[in-house]
Amino acid sequence: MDLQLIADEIVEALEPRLGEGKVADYIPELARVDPKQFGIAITTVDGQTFKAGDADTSFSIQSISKVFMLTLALGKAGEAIWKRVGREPSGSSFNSIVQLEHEHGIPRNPFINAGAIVVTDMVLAGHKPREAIGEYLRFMRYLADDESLSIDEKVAQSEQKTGYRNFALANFMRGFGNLDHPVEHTLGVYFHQCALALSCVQLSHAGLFLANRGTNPLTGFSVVSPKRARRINALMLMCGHYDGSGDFAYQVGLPGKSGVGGGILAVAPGKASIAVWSPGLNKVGNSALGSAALEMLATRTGWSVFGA
Ligand SMILES: NC(=O)CC[C@H](N)C(=O)O
Repeated sequence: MDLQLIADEIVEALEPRLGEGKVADYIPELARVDPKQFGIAITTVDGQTFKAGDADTSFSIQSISKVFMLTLALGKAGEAIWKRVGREPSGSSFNSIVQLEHEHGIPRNPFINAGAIVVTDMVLAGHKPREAIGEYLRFMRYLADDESLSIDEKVAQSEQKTGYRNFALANFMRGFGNLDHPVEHTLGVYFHQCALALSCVQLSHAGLFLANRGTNPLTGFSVVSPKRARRINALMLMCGHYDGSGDFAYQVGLPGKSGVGGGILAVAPGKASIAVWSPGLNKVGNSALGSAALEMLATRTGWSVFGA
């Protein structure tokens, strides 16, 4: 299978559609990004990277960071984290507050904002916010095997100033006793984790351990056990695209996690880690062209967790 040809053909097919969707404008810094960009990087478990389009351009990973913070929290607190956050799809938008009241401040899953904020609160335990951000950045550099990764402070500040809904979610959960730290501290870390800037190539490297039974084949580092990698993939499949998760499973058939920066990380277990990026979002906040690209990739490669 010629993955370079497939990547090139996807870029070519999407060229006329560049600019489709709507850039996330509730975070002012993200509203400034040129929507007419698309990149794809496929890194296989044997260590080869195939890329096309704007695959080396950095973008804000936003909610894709929730996968990596979950990995850190599981390493720190193990299965005890499930006392504070569920593992069920939400069927609601990523920043919804409605279920939280019925479910007494326990978010449905770690990939909606409320759940991710709780996960960040767990990673913060025993640290100052600055230290937790440092731990996250070190972890990401280790995963991607790239010391140049950095957090875009402007994006973090932009969200800090305008993240009213996240403040509402965090305060609500603190009211239910499901947040251990001051809201400003937990959200300070959360906004910084979201503001990490990565290219498709770097993101496909960082996610590769999930495609390779928990070990990054580029470095040989064992990140998590095979069982944990499988479980993180299960959560990505069920919850990684919010209320678009069912549709993503139907169209693409791979575990994936999206972010409002327009990136998507998809995992083809035993085969590859795939990162796509295009800033325009569909109605549920997932990259419009990114989703289309992964659908084409799944069709062309036959990669699907549901059978070829
Ligand atoms: N879906 C997303 O990427 C949301 C992340 C964003 N930082 C927010 O909290 O609103």
